[in-house]
Amino acid sequence: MQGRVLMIGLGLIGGSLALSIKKAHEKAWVVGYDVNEEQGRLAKMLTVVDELAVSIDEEAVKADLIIIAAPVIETEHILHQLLRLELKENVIISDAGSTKQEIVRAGAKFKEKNIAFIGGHPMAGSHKSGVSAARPLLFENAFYLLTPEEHIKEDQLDLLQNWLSGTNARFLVVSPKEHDQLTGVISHFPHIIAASLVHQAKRSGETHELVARLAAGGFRDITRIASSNPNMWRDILLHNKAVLLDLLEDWQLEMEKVKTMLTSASGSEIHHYFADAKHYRDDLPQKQKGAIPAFYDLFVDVPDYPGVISEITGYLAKEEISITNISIRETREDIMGVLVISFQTDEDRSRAISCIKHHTQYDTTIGL
Ligand SMILES: NC(=O)c1ccc[n+]([C@@H]2O[C@H](COP(=O)([O-])OP(=O)(O)OC[C@H]3O[C@@H](n4cnc5c(N)ncnc54)[C@H](O)[C@@H]3O)[C@@H](O)[C@H]2O)c1
Ligand SMILES: O=C(O)C(=O)C[C@]1(C(=O)O)C=C[C@@H](O)C=C1
Repeated sequence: MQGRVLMIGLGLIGGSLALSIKKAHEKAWVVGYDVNEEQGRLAKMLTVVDELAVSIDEEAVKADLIIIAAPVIETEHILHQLLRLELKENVIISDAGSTKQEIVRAGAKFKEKNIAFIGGHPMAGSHKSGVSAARPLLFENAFYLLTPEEHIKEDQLDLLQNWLSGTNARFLVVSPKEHDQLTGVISHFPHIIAASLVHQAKRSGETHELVARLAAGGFRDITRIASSNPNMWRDILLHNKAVLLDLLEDWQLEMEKVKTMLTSASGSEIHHYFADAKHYRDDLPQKQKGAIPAFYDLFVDVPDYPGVISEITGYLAKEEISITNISIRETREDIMGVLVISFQTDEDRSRAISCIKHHTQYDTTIGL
């Protein structure tokens, strides 16, 4: 595809979308805008965008595709700003926000101007923010939810999907209401729970000094998302308030159920509670992002000696296998450790398994 793309908001998501568009459409010219000048400069330096816009107004009127990847309340304001401009007749406008009802309501006014606004939400991400965390394949195999209104024509929807083809995501059309209910359950509410678990541990930590030191394994896994950007989550909660209040009531009932179960100390009931959850969780699709996992993890059992990380990364680098993260978890102090290596694709992880098998005797296990 050819044309000018304006990416508004050059953080994790805007940066990743810009990279995927540049990768798939060599003839496209991607112009970026971010209120935070430093993010803009960094995006240009990392060649995430071809050019920086001085203002939204100046660039939007020339754009063939405009994507807004700012926090959701900012996204509403930007849509109002775009509504005042004389945009190109065939421009497609979309966004990447985590909520859809309020955004689609703001975007509905484009209908009167005969301009296509199609709400969008790539269902993958990270607790990291900023353009330095952006990756062209962040959305590979993830669902990309689209919420076109009825007046949007098939060819306008196709055009947007063509622009976004480099994400390698799987497009799914849902209504804005359905979107906010689904993401409320599987994304927004879990972020509240993760933050509340951290608050609980923090309170305990005030009286038990060991809490923070012992917080490892399970606690770190379940609270990773509590490290996400607070601005982004403030806006999401404000937008999806009604759904989240309902879910909170459900959750309180669920906790009441757990309380009764624990009070009556019924072993078999407790077993069933965990067994049912395990069964459902284990059956969730594994290979698709946006479900579980967000990254492709590989666990390598290694002797805990200095230099083991560089040994493994050396083998991977030799075979040009890129990794997104690496860390070591100690299991038995000074004897064995588990190296946790994250990859961006399943294919990279499979190549890494063969590479490590070829060069070492270390056991590898796939992270579920
Ligand atoms: N982080 C995730 O996992 C994830 C996944 C899918 C969708 N989203 C959604 O994508 C959007 C962006 O999230 P992110 O993770 O990239 O956040 P981010 O913090 O990494 O980036 C957001 C960027 O938007 C910029 N910005 C804020 N207001 C702006 C404005 N008025 N004009 C121009 N730029 C502005 C900020 O300076 C920042 O650089 C949000 O709506 C979020 O809900 C996030
Ligand atoms: O993996 C993470 O850190 C995320 O929180 C990503 C996540 C999610 O909840 O799954 C967060 C918000 C987005 O709207 C979509 C994806």
